[in-house]
Amino acid sequence: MIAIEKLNFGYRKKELVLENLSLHLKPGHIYGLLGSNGAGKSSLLHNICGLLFPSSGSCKVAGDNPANRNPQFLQQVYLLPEEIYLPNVSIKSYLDVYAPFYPTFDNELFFRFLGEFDIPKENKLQHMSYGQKKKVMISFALATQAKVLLMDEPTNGLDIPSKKQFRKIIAGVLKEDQLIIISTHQVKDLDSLIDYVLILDDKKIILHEPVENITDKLAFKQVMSLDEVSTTIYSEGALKGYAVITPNIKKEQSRLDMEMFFNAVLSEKQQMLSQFNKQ
Ligand SMILES: Nc1ncnc2c1ncn2[C@@H]1O[C@H](COP(=O)(O)OP(=O)(O)OP(=O)(O)O)[C@@H](O)[C@H]1O
Repeated sequence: MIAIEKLNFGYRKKELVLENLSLHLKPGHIYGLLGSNGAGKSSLLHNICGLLFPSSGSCKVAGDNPANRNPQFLQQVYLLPEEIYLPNVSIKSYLDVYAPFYPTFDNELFFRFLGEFDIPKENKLQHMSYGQKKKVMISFALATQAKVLLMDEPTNGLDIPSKKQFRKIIAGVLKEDQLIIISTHQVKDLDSLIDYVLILDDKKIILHEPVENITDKLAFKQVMSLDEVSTTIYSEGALKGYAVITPNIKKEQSRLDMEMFFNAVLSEKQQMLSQFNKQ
C-alpha cells in the first residue's frame, strides 16, 4: 500500500530532514509513527499524501505517485493535520461542502463518532473549544473511510477521557484494505492502540516492528533492585524500584510499555536495535 524507497527530503537544498528513507507498509494495520520533536514525522506524512515532494527517491502510495496529486489518489488518502483551522460554519454545512470529496464518506458513521465524543450535531464550529473541534475532525477523518488515513498528533488537545474514547473508536474502525498511521511524540497515547511501531530518528526509520515481536524479543519488568536482573538493557526509576527492559530469553509474557520502549531505543540505540536484527 505504501512503498517508499531511498527517499530524500529537505525544506532547504543542503539540509535534509529525511535521508535515504525506505519504508513498506501493508493494509489492515495501524502503525504508530514515533519520533522526538522535529524528527520529521509530519514531513514524512506530508510526503505520503502529496503535500510535500521528495527531492529524490520514490514514494508510491496506493499504486500512485502522491506528487502527481491525481484526484482519484487524493480521494483515497486523508491527512488529519496537527493544527486544524476550521471555517465558521455549522457541522452540517462543513459536511455538505467537504464530505462529497470522499466517495466512501459515511454520514451515519460520522454522526455515530460525534455522538461517542459527546459533541451535539447541531453545534457551530466557531462555538467549539479546540479539543471539541479536534473531535469533529477525528470523526470526519474516520468517516471518510480513506484507504490511507494519516493522523498527525491526533490526541493533541484531547483530555484524558477523550483520549480513551479515541482509542476505543480507532480500535473498531480499521478495515482489511485500509491502513492507518498515527504520528505522535506523546508515545503513551498509542498504548494498546497500534499493531506496528515505527520509529523515525536520524532522518530515517530506524525501527519497524510488530508489537508482538517487541514483547517476544524483550521483557518489560518491575524490580525492587537492579541486582535482581543480570541482563538489563535499559532501566528507569519507578514508584517502587525500577522498570527494566531485558532480552526475553525465557520467553516470558509481558506488556509493552510504549514510552519506556521509545526512550530505550533512543538512549540505547545499538543495543536495542541489535535485539531485532538477530536471526
Ligand atoms: N515549513 C518548514 N520550513 C523549514 N523547515 C521546516 C518546516 N517545517 C518543518 N521544518 C523543520 O523540519 C524538521 C522536521 O519537522 P517536522 O515537523 O516534520 O517534525 P515532527 O517530527 O513532526 O515534529 P513534532 O513532533 O514537533 O511535530 C524540523 O527540524 C523542523 O524545524
